[in-house]
Amino acid sequence: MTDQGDPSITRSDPSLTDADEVARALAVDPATGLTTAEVARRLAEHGPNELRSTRTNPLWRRILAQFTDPLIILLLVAVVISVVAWIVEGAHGWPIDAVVIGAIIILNAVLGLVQEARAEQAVAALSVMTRAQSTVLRDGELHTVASAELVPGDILVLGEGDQVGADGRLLRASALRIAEASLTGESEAVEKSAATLTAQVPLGDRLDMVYKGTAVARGTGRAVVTETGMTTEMGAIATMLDETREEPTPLQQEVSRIGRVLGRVVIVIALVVMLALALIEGINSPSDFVTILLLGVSLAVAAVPEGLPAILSVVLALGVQRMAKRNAVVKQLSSVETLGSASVICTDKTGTLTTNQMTIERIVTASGTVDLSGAGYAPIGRAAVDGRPLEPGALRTEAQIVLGAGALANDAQLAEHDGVWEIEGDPTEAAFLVAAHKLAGIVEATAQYGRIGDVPFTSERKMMSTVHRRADGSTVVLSKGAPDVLLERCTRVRVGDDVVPLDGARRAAALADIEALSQAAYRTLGVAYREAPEFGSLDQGGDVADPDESHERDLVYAGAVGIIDPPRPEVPPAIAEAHRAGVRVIMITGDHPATAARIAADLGIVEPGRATALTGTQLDQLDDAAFAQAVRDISVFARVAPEHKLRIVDALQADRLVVAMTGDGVNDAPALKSADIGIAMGITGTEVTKEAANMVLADDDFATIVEAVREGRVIFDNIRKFLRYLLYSNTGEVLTVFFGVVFAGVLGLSDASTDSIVLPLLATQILWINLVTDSAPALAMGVDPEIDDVMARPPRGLHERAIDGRMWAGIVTTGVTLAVITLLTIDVFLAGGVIPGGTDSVDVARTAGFTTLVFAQLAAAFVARSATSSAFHGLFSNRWLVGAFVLGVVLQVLVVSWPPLQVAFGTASLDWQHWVWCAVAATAVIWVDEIRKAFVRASDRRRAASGGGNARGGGTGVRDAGRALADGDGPRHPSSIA
Ligand SMILES: Nc1ncnc2c1ncn2[C@@H]1O[C@H](COP(=O)(O)OP(=O)(O)OP(=O)(O)O)[C@@H](O)[C@H]1O
Repeated sequence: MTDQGDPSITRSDPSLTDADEVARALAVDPATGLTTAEVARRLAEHGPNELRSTRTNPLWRRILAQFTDPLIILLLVAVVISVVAWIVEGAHGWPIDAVVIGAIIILNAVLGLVQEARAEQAVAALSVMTRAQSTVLRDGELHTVASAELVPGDILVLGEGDQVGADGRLLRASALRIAEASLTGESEAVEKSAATLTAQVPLGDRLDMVYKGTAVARGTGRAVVTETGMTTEMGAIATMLDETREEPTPLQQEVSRIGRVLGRVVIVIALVVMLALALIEGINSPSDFVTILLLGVSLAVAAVPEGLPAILSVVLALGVQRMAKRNAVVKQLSSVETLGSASVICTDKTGTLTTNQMTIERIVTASGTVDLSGAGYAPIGRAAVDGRPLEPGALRTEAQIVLGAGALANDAQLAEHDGVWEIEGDPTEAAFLVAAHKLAGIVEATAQYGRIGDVPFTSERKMMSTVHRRADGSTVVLSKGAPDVLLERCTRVRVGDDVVPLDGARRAAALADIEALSQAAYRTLGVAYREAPEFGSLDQGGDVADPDESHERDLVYAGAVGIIDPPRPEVPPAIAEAHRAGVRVIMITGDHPATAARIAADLGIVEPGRATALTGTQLDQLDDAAFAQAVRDISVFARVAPEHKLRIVDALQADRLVVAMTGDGVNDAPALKSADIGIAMGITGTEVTKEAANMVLADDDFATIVEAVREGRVIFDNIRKFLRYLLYSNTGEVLTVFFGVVFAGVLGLSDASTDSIVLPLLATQILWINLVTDSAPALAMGVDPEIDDVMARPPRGLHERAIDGRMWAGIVTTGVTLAVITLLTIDVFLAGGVIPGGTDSVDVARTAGFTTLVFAQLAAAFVARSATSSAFHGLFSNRWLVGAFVLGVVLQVLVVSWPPLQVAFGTASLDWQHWVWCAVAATAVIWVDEIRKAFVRASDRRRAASGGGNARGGGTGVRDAGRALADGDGPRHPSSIA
């Protein structure tokens, strides 16, 4: 055997091989794992642990894809026809139109490619941020590494909620249950064991193996990695999963739908224009035909916003990047849209609304209350009774037991590094360690207790126990947990040095103490114990090895602690902001109802003094109708188990609400999947919840969710802005040509020298506007800052159209204005027509019209930034837009004045009077729209005054619901909760 291991082990069946044998064959010591150097070597040899299911898209294919748009194909065909016509006519000079249009198409393709690459880069960067992680043993230490870096021979350390990163042979398993549905379809989690199998069995029955892509539902274990990447069982079926392909978002679908509709409309318009031209002018030569054809096709290209999907993905991707910088890592582009329309946020309390910095401040036992001073994790503080400091060692026995047992029934660690006290593990547990260290004698007393077993904590059980053997060989069960839950397992209570029965009065007194602690916003935990001779060593009469829930009985209640977990300071303003935005906030916590209600009131989730919390037990008693009503009325749910979250999501969604739901534990995953936006905690969350979520909160902070909702709304607003802008421009161009040709006679747009009508725009000019000058402002609008106060309005319905009636009104108004000023400009400078007196040539007049149109469109970019606010509001707040405006003007000056471009685009030089006219005429777009917006605002004010469409409805609605509930009025209040 070399030190790289025996590769044949991966070919033989590791499930039939002894675990140590497998580890030996893979040349790894299960006690220390591989060395870093060896990992690097194996990674180079085996490649990353990834499923390469997606084919890479070669450049040529991506380039080709830029030309697959039907309109671009149409344009290419037209170019070919014009070249043919040019040849037929004797191939004099250059086929200028064909060359120019060809160049524009290529430029457009390049821009498309660049945008696509940017969007892809952003998405790829995200997938790096959200990639799965695994815990491994390397160099004798535990490390968290990207699962993609696992290699054969790695020792995987598995815990509840972990994703299994690679295939492996179990070395040990403790109550390990693995959910293998993704691999075998089996919905029940499978109980695993390290015992070697004796016969070959199907995948689902290989209990001594774990497989990539499955998840730890419960328990812990260690496994030696046998296969990675495509050679895993998941790799074998990976061709079936094309996981990275993204569904188009609802908005992207709507945009393609709009594109299709516009395409049809404009083809009709183009045909009418072409027919009108052919009839009025007649087709006397191939070049006449080509001119008409190119114009028709250009019109079609101009009207359909074919650049839109590309801009859309760039804007979504940039938005997602911006959100990631603010700690909200969104996994799919579509979630950005959904976030913007969230109408309810269901949030955990601990760590999300609070800082998760737990400090025990109070110990309440049968003999009274002890207060403990000190903050943070530094074990510095003193005990006091009724405000009088206690002498060291004078602490009552019960209080000593509470802290001592709490510190023993504990998986956390407290250590000092460079003068700073740090904790490892659950902060609730660490609080016991800190408190025990503050007082003399407790830590010393716990030293003689050796731990021999445990019954782990789960959110469902809300308690945990450990079994210890003392120096004298006696054994004891120590339990800590939610006091109300713990008391149900207690039959006796510690009073001073005595143990007395826990009769009705004593139980009531204990519960009252807990209630009082909870109402003071303390998180409460009880501590209990029992002598447990059944665990004694065999010669002492013990007969049990592994503890389970049945041993958590007949306990002696020692007392409870009040833990302060301060609210995050940024949360109350975030909740107020959510309410202002019509977003309801619901707290769902495992904590005590009184604690939950008090903190909810402190944070502003419900009105102070009116907070009511419903517990999981109460929820269980409600039928579906009462449950639905309760979820409508109540915003604080306490002592709930993860399955209640799922039921709450379903009830809210049945009311057509868009639900965001947070979670951290493995059992939260179904609720996160079911919610419209599942949000996993980045710090405390398990891999399984992160996998199930649409968004991961890097800082676990509630305020980040509200920030993400705002960002989602801003992004959606920006998408509407450039949709508006592109549709303004396109409508303007189409109407210009349509009116210009169809009403040429009325408008008198004719060339006196040849007696033919003057085309208001040439085909190349249309393409120039559409594919060159339009793109930059549209892109700039995608990163526009918040112009309208997006949090002042209620959430948008998930299926609400991006383009509503009001937007269409704006599109028609602006489109018509653009066409009118363009045609007017041509008319002014041309002899004859409606406005007589012009003296310019056709080329000059048309160039002036073209320039007016371009300037007016650039101005329209500012108009398009808001549905209601003035174009002058925040005029310079987007430097990209200002830059795009300047660029547009410069490009237009070039195309009008630079001789080579004059030839290409059929323009002629303008004098200063022309330029002034164009600039002034262009501003008409702004004035007309300012008038329209004034009407819109006035109508909004009227509607608000008459009580409809109040943007603050959601916020007050939540409060009203709370008030109605507290007042107990009306039929909306389910009687079973009262
Ligand atoms: N490590 C622990 N050991 C024993 N009991 C615990 C432990 N952690 C929490 N508890 C008890 O279980 C209860 C529920 O805890 P759980 O973790 O399910 O929810 P939570 O942390 O209170 O709230 P949230 O659901 O908002 O995160 C707590 O109120 C506490 O009384």
